[in-house]
Amino acid sequence: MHSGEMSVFPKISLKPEVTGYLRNVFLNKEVLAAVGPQEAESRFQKLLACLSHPPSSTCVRASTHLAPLEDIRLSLEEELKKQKCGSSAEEPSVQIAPHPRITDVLLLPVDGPRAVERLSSELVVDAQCGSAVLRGAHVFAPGIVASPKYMKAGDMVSVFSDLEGRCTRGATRFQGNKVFVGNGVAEMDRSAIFVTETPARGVGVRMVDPLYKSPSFDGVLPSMVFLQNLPSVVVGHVLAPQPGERILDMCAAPGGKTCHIAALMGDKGEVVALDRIRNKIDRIRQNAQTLSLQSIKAFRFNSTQAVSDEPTQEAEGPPFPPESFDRVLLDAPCSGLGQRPNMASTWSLKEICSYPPLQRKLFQAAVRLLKKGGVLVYSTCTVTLSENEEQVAWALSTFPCLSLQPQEPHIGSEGMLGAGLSPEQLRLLQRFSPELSWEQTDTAASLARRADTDTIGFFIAKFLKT
Ligand SMILES: C[S@@+](CC[C@H](N)C(=O)[O-])C[C@H]1O[C@@H](n2cnc3c(N)ncnc32)[C@H](O)[C@@H]1O
Repeated sequence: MHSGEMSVFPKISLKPEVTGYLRNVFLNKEVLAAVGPQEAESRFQKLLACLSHPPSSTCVRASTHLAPLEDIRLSLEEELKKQKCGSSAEEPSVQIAPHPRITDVLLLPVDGPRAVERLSSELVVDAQCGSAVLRGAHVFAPGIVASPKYMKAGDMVSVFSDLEGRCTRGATRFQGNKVFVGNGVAEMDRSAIFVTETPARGVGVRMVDPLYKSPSFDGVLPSMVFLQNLPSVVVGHVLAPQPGERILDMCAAPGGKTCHIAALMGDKGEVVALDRIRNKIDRIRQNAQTLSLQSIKAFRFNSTQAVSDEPTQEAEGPPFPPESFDRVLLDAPCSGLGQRPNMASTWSLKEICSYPPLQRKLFQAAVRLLKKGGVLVYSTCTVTLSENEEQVAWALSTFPCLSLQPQEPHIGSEGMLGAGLSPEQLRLLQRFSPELSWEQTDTAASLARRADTDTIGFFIAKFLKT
């Protein structure tokens, strides 16, 4: 990718109070003392720029509990070739590379931004759908908010993402803040999308000329590959569950990490998955079934209350007595500010600041549920200090039984300055910081190198309870 092309989209749009807050985080005293005001400001601006763009590679986790990685890689290549047969242009086949260090990861380059011409017919999708399209998805009908008045199946349309959620559902045009994400062919008439009693389902527009091209994984080898951001796969390896152990995943839905944990254990042992939201529990069960994993037990439960000193009647479900688990994963609910691409967030500062207290309640339960000698992994997909390094500092001072542990693999950067942690402690943390490599003109960098650095923003800490 060329540096000139890096910023096709404007920087992420946030409420001014949120931008101000984040700026104070990235230009905090410790950072300023270490790198100076110019570098700190530059990192912050790069963060805002890279968040609105998709990462330059796609990561899939392969079901190496079912087949060898190379077999899965070859099958995937075959499947993606078939996808190509439908498209007109003679293109080279997709390059799929195993990750050099992570034994169950396959990487695919994203081709973009590409030069795509806009058409006069405009279709508008909501921001969530727009982000999915930028990561290789087709447009699903529920994401469509506006379409040309006389749109028929088979028509070519230009697809735009409605950044601020301002477009009225069922509109025929939209003049507000939108960005172009590529061209596609409508699979449905307009009436099938908006004039129906039951909401339309399935693919509404098949993307044929997306701004960022990456294979669509919808329905592709569902038992063999699972789309997952690289840092999320790293979490499973850092937790390092062993066959036969009893593991707790406290905030588990939709179960990406739960399934990875069970797979790493060769499906031997028990993985208890909790989530507060009932219909999300079905997603965990579906994913476990698709990936042929039997060792996962999913329950709807508020994990802040998952520990109980009273002996319970129910043998296997929550709440659990203290010291019930060999390892605990707390993939905490968070402000999600590391997600990419994210062009606009309407969140208030109050919403963002509501997470640390909840994370601490969950953390307290996690520590109690963990056996002595057990491992606790805490992770978030956000970039604030208050949800990451400051939580680690709080945990270390609140629970003398906890000590920070080295992580394997460690491919992100170290923890960020600003929470009073020592250099040794920061080195034990893993922060994926896409802003640190953003706009490098290094077009020749290998796929793996780009995949390791051009990620979503993410944070991982590993503790041992003694
Ligand atoms: C970051 S997501 C988890 C993603 C998941 N670990 C994965 O890899 O697929 C956080 C989850 O925490 C759940 N959650 C929030 N508060 C909770 C609570 N008090 N108890 C249990 N789950 C909670 C949310 O419903 C959400 O599904």
